[in-house]
This record gives sequence, structure tokens and C-alpha cells, in this order.
Amino acid sequence: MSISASKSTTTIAVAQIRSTADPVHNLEISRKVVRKAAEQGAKAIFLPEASDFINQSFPDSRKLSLPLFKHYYTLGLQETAKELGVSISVGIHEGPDDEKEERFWNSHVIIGGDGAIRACYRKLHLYDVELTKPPNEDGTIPPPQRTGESDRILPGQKVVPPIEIEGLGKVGLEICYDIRFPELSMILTRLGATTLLFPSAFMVKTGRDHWATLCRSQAIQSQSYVIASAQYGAHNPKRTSWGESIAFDPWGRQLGRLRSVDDTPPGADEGVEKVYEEEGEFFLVEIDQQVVKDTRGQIPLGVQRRTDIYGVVGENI
Ligand SMILES: O=C(O)CNC(=O)[C@H](CS)NC(=O)CCC(=O)C(=O)O
Repeated sequence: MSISASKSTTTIAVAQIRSTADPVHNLEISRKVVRKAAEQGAKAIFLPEASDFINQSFPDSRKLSLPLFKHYYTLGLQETAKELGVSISVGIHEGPDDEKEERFWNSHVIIGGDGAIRACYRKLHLYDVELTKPPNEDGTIPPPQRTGESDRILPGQKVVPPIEIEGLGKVGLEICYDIRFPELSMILTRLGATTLLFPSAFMVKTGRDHWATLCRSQAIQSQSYVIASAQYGAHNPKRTSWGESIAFDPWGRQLGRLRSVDDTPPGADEGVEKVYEEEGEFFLVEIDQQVVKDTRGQIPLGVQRRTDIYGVVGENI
């Protein structure tokens, strides 16, 4: 009997960057991270939501949000993927061809090792929230922090069936705020996903209180790997993201984690003048389909659902 020397796990890289308003800069940083991760053996690299730009200006954002076939940032990453023969998952802004439409999509694309776009998911759940702030010292209450993602983003209209990434099995595509709607993870798992992807740009307040717990709970409940790559730090004077790119296995074991804003010494991360010094970071993770099988074998949630009582979530998809 011969013993196979082939590796049963696949190495991937979970990245963290701080996108600015400038897609040229963001492509350069993203490429550096992808190249470095590939050199260290990663076969797939996971970049955050909105890696192409994070911007304060609405008209500028629309101009940069082009259809994929003429999207500067995505085309650039496609070249790099092909050159290195690695897959890339990345969040970008994608626009409709109709220039009269002022809004655009918040999309998650998968680029294959041949440079082709393999899938494109458009964010279903949009972040329209009002977060309260603590009272001022004089006891007055500051106005809430309102974010209206749907003011500028078109809501996606479909669940993208999980797709195979070489060596990784099937991955389910989600984005950031989607993580609060476990229905989507359940549907993707039922459709065959063994890894759930959450390119993200969480806010600081909710990042601190909810982010890592949401990621871990999705892994345990769906019995899938969770890969959550995050935007980190000050993008401009008005916008800071929490960071903390993180990954869990289907048992809920943490496989790696990068810094959050809270991990950064006070003052070290202040001011947008430092934005251009950021090089991006990543950690490597081994994905092993056997861990999915073992976890699902020990705790067989998939066959224990009382669908006779409460139905199948997303049955008509
Ligand atoms: O499109 C861009 O430019 C960047 N996108 C984002 O920052 C998105 C939409 S505003 N952020 C979130 O969904 C935060 C979710 C969050 O923080 C929570 O669920 O608590």
C-alpha cells in the first residue's frame, strides 16, 4: 500500500488593510499582501469589504464604482491572481452600466487562480442604523451616529450558491452586516458551503461589543469555517473601522486574529496623514475538510432540524 504524500489541508491567508479614498494606493497595498501571502504558501487570499476604496464623497464613489469588466481595482487584482495562480476573495464597489443610477452595489467577488471572476455576490442586508452615544460631561445627550448604507448602496437581490475554490471546498459569500442575519449562513450551509466568508468593515462600537462573538457563533452554528477579513483603522477624519480580522474552525476554535483599534497604543493610529504608511497584514490558516466532517459527524445538526415544525429557511431559493 502506498502512502500518499499529498497534503490534506489547504493554506489560506486572512488579510487586513486600511483602504483610503485612492484605489491606486489600495491596489498597491492589496497586491503587496497577496504577493507576500502567496510567497508564504497561501493558495487563496481573503481581503476585506470595500478594499477598492473607503471614501467620504458620494459622487466620487459612484464614479469609481464601475461594472467589473472596467473596474480598475478588480482588474488589477485579477492580473495578480493569474500571475501567482492564487484565488482571491475581496469586497469592492460595483456600479450598474446605467449612469443615471446614482447608487451602486457593495459586492464580494471571487477571483480564480486563472484571473477570471468566479462569482459576484451583492450585499443583501444594508447597514441602516442609528447608534446612540454616551452622554456628554455636561449631561447633554449627543445626537446618535447614523449610517444609512442604503442612501448610496443598491440592495442585492439574490443569494449566490456556494462555489468551489480549489483545495478549499465550497465557500459561501456574505458581507459584513450580513453576519447579523444567520438565515443567510444557514441557507449557504444547506446549499453545501463548508466555509463562510465575511469580508467586513465593522464600526468601532459594534466591533468592540459584537464582532468576534458573531464570527465565532456563526462557525459553531453552521459547523463551517468562518473567514472574516476586516478593514482596520482611520480611513479619513470621519471613518474608522474596528479591524480584528479573525478566523474560526467549524468547532469554534480561533485560528488567528489581527489587531483591533483597541489593541493599538493610543496615539499610534491617530490622524489620516499616517494612512499611506500602512502596508497591510495577514495571517495564515490551514483549512481541513476533515474538521468539517468530524464536527458535523459528532453533532449532527444537519439531520436534526425540526423542519416538520418550522419549515426550511430559504426553501424557495
Ligand atoms: O461601502 C463602504 O465604503 C464600506 N462599507 C461599510 O463600512 C459597511 C456599510 S456602512 N459597514 C458595515 O456594514 C458595518 C456593520 C457593523 O458595523 C455592524 O453590523 O455593527
